[in-house]
Amino acid sequence: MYCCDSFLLRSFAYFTIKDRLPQILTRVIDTLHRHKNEFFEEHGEKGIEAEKNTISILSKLRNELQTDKPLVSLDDKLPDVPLWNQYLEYQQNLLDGNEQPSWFQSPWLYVECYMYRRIHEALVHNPPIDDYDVFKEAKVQVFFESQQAIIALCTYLQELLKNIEDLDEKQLQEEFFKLLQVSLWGNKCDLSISAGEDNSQKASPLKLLDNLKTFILVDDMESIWSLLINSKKRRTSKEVTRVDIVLDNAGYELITDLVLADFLLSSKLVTEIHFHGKCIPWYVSDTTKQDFNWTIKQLQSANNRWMSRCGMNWEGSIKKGVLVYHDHMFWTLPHEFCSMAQVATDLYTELQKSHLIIFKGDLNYRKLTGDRKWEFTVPFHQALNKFHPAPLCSLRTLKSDVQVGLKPGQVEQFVTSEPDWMICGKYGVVQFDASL
Ligand SMILES: O=P(O)(O)OC[C@H]1O[C@](O)(CO)[C@@H](O)[C@@H]1O
Ligand SMILES: [Mn+2]
Repeated sequence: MYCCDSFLLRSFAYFTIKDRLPQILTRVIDTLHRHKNEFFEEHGEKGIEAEKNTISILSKLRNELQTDKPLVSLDDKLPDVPLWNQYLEYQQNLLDGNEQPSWFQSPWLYVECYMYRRIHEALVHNPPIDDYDVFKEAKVQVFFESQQAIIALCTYLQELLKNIEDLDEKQLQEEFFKLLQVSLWGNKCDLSISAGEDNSQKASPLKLLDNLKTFILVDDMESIWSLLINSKKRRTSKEVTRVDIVLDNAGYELITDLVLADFLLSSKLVTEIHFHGKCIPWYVSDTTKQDFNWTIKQLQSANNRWMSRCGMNWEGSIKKGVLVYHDHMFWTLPHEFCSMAQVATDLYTELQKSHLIIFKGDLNYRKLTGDRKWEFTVPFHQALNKFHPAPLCSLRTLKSDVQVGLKPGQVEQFVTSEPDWMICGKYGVVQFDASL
């Protein structure tokens, strides 16, 4: 765990809290303000009143943050409140009770999660706009800005599916590697790193793969392939092979995850895919159930035939129960994943049913590794700190300063020439841990 002293060294954390989080809050306030008329049309004066109250709570929140006020307990009726408040107490105890945890004097991971939860609390306190997603507009916008890349991907998938039955093992492996990498680089497109500004995918994703290969710092694709192909070969007709994907961002990244899922099902490498999304709006662009359903509907009704075919197929897989969407409040707590077995035993037990869990994105990587300042060469297995519900892998582009499992000397080449290599999203990992 790092705190006060090391905080100053972690300048990206400092920059995030000082600049990026207030910017995100300002955007949220602006979004509410711009939707005033909509609230009035839907709910009359009550809608306007709720909008005003929410804005005033959020302005106060921004002030608390900027003036490094103590973190306060949550006060709404959602089921995660006791866990959040216990976590605050735990942080207080770490400070020996002499000081109150505050915005700049607490672990970055905690404070950042806490801000998103406080934004949600502000809305929860203000029906009738309590289920309004303040990030929806930004998510919808990047979806449309990534149209060309989405069409390219849907077209590629539909062509591939035409003769998927005829592919030999080597060809199947090649296609798997391609779509795994597409899903990895899809993680460049998050909106929290750019404080909500456009970060969509514009170029054709498949053409870029060869050039991007050198930026994969850990490449465990072969091990993941072995696991999947062996389980396909061993499986009897009644058995299930289940892959879980812990989703990250909506928009283009979600499409890359759906395409990967469809390929895994259609090639019969797996028989079930389970997606895990967020219960509340989170880190600007993370996928909620509403985003998931909206995305499938958008595809179904798209003018492009390949897009609409993908949408239809995915809807069909959901109906058949081979594509399942779950959410759980644990994903929007500040806890690292090694505490899942105690804090969210039901979720841990669910994940134990999986043959492979794919964790998408940077925030999931931080929670997998406890967001500690590990030596780069520490094994991934060690950093997971006994979190092993099933074989797992991380598909993550680097957007924060934690990285494990590198070879000695591997990064020395960039450290001086590219001081921001860990936070710019240019590098990625496909990192696997099989041991239970
Ligand atoms: O969508 P992702 O890949 O989890 O990224 C979330 C971003 O938010 C951060 O937590 C910082 O705000 C980074 O770790 C990352 O830039
Ligand atoms: Mn995200």
